[in-house]
Amino acid sequence: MRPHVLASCAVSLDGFLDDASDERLILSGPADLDRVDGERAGVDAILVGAGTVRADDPRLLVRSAERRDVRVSWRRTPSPLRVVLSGKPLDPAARVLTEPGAETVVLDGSPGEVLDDLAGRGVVRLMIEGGAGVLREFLTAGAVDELQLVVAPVLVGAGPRFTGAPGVRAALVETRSVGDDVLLRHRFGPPDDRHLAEACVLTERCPPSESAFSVGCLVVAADGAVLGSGWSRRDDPLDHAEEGVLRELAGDPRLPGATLYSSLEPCGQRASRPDSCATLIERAGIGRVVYAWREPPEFVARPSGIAALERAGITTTHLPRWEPLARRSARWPSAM
Ligand SMILES: NC(=O)C1=CN([C@@H]2O[C@H](COP(=O)(O)OP(=O)(O)OC[C@H]3O[C@@H](n4cnc5c(N)ncnc54)[C@H](OP(=O)(O)O)[C@@H]3O)[C@@H](O)[C@H]2O)C=CC1
Ligand SMILES: Nc1c(N[C@@H]2O[C@H](COP(=O)(O)O)[C@@H](O)[C@H]2O)[nH]c(=O)[nH]c1=O
Repeated sequence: MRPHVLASCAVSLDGFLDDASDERLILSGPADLDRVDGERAGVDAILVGAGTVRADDPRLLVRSAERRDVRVSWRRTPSPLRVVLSGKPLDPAARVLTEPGAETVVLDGSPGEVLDDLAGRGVVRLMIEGGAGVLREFLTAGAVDELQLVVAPVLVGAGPRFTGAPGVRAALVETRSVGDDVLLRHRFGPPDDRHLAEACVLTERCPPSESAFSVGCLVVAADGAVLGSGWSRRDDPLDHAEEGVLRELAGDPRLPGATLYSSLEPCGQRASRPDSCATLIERAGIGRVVYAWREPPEFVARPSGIAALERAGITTTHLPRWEPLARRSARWPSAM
């Protein structure tokens, strides 16, 4: 299964990724560089093109020691795999090849071939950090799931521009100020894939547990508006992802007819609470559930959530394309 692809870059107010000088230009302010470091810490591989290696000589490592330690506690390498796309030999002194801290692979191929190669190396979440050519190539190939575009409050006038394929529409997921910069987060693809991938990425926010899965979920109204999102143990150590968000949305008139997206099949039975998530979903009037991963018989001998939902007349849709993303952070390593 191809990795989930996050493309990340910073642009000036006039749409440039760099200026025309040979000096390296960092557009992001300190708060955004720290945010990007957090995104790096959450992926399995970071990819750039040879042009970025030649222009910026990046190290592509997780800078924060604390974030590296968290990765190690998840039994991951301290920094993600570094991937450089290049058709020509790279300067052997390039820091991405010489600086210790992560492995580096150099690949040459179409976006589809590169993604298949990385999937074979166990990469489930890939971050593309540039540059102009590689971002355009992957956006044009329809190979980007999420774009994080940061706009820095500066005019540059000339240099490489951020460009993509003509006429492709994205769906806005979030806008946020990060220091003096503005983050625009968009997703590409059909609505079910966009919402389910977003739910799967929410698993990363769950407080760890040795005895329960980490699950993310999203509730989306019939008109496409995202009503709420949740993740396991968000408000209470016993909470399932669905419980938190449905409690928050109780009484919302848009719930009947809404769709719930969950990284994992909702539970059909509960030991620690009176009602299963399937019952709560039915009671809320939700008409459809889309999920990525069928619950394995690990914590419950015979998972029964999908059967319970279908008995209640709720349509269920399984999108196994997102199963690796749903599973990636679903179990604390010592619980495996
Ligand atoms: N503001 C920001 O967030 C960022 C800005 N930048 C800026 O972007 C600029 C660099 O962009 P650009 O010059 O377009 O270079 P890129 O980093 O996009 O690299 C392009 C090169 O990558 C190689 N390449 C691309 N696709 C493939 C492929 N499918 N298979 C094999 N090799 C491939 C080719 O290298 P080869 O020649 O070896 O064949 C190509 O010339 C710099 O100015 C940099 O500062 C970069 C990252 C982030
Ligand atoms: N200039 C720029 C970015 N540039 C990206 O960061 C890489 C350098 O990372 P490091 O090796 O850690 O110094 C660089 O090569 C490019 O991929 N990123 C951003 O979020 N904002 C920015 O303004």
